[in-house]
Amino acid sequence: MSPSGARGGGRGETSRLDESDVRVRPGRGTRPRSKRRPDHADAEAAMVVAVDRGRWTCAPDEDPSRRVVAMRARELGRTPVVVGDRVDLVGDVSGGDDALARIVRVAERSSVLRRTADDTDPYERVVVANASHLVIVTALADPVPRTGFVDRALVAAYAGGLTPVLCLTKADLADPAEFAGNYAELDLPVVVTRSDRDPGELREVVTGRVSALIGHSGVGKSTLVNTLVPDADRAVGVVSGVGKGRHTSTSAVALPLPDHSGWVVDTPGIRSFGLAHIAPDDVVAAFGDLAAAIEECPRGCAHLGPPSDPECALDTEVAAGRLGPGRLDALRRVLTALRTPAWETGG
Ligand SMILES: Nc1nc2c(ncn2[C@@H]2O[C@H](COP(=O)(O)OP(=O)(O)OP(=O)(O)O)[C@@H](O)[C@H]2O)c(=O)[nH]1
Ligand SMILES: [Zn+2]
Repeated sequence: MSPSGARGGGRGETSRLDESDVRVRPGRGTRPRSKRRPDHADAEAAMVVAVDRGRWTCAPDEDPSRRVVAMRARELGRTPVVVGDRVDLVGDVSGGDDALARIVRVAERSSVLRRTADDTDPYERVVVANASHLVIVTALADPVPRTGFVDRALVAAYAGGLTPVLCLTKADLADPAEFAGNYAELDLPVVVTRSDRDPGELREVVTGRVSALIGHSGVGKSTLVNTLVPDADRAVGVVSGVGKGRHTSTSAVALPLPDHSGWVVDTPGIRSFGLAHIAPDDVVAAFGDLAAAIEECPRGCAHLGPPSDPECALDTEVAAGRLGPGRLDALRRVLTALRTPAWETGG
């Protein structure tokens, strides 16, 4: 399975909502330098690691241990700039206590993770950009694991261009086999952790890349983050904006793994995903072997099979022996998450 890549302006997307959408998918550093504004020829490339009340904390590529606080240049208008965004900085990039740089450019995003609209904010918004992996953290017990949350996270990952990984915590309390079995047919990588053992498998997953970690309260996500990033609390303190007080930790924050071996983006307070504008095709497209098959489906097919989608081509694939029935069942359960409100699934 390979993720389809994030797609801008997916079906049903309205212009009102695509303000922070993905545009194209260039690799890091592939942006032609000639496109820079001449007066920003000396701009410094950096990654946004935290956002707090109109201030963006950035880690320059040249020295990722440095922190530069920046504002958004006027010429960017209201262009959204979120954690994980690749930006160009000008101005005072010294990182001193009173230094304030300017973000003059935001690179096209390779992936987007959206959080859902809520009562205080009617719009779905991108909360993490450019993460290559989404680690879906679920406890095997206390609280009891639910497929609803995982399925919604999977949809968000597949549609946003992130590779999902299921991380099952508290393996000292329950056997992972049964819950993991729900996902066996989806080729979803699964790592199992328990707080009395080193999370070696998870460390391997997150090393060398930017990964977002998502999970409900109490599943042990903080325990994992603190193990992966031994000085996570200090790192969060460091990214608090200049003169702006401590980061309130209600939004995403990128934390550096030791020796700059990657970044984990913790997402406190982000526990549900914006799925409203995702089409079933966006999800199926993440499964390389099935993307071609659904071209035979009737228009508007939601790929759920009979009775709602009696002519879905995926059933033909099963009949022809090209697709295992278990794999189709698993995919359809995930697709059903698209139609289920978050409050019904705890997702
Ligand atoms: N038995 C067991 N308990 C664990 C494990 N990991 C974490 N816990 C406990 O589960 C509780 C929640 O852990 P946290 O790491 O705070 O969970 P969280 O997901 O960050 O939760 P919030 O801080 O509320 O977002 C704590 O009491 C931990 O000690 C584990 O592997 N096994
Ligand atoms: Zn179909």
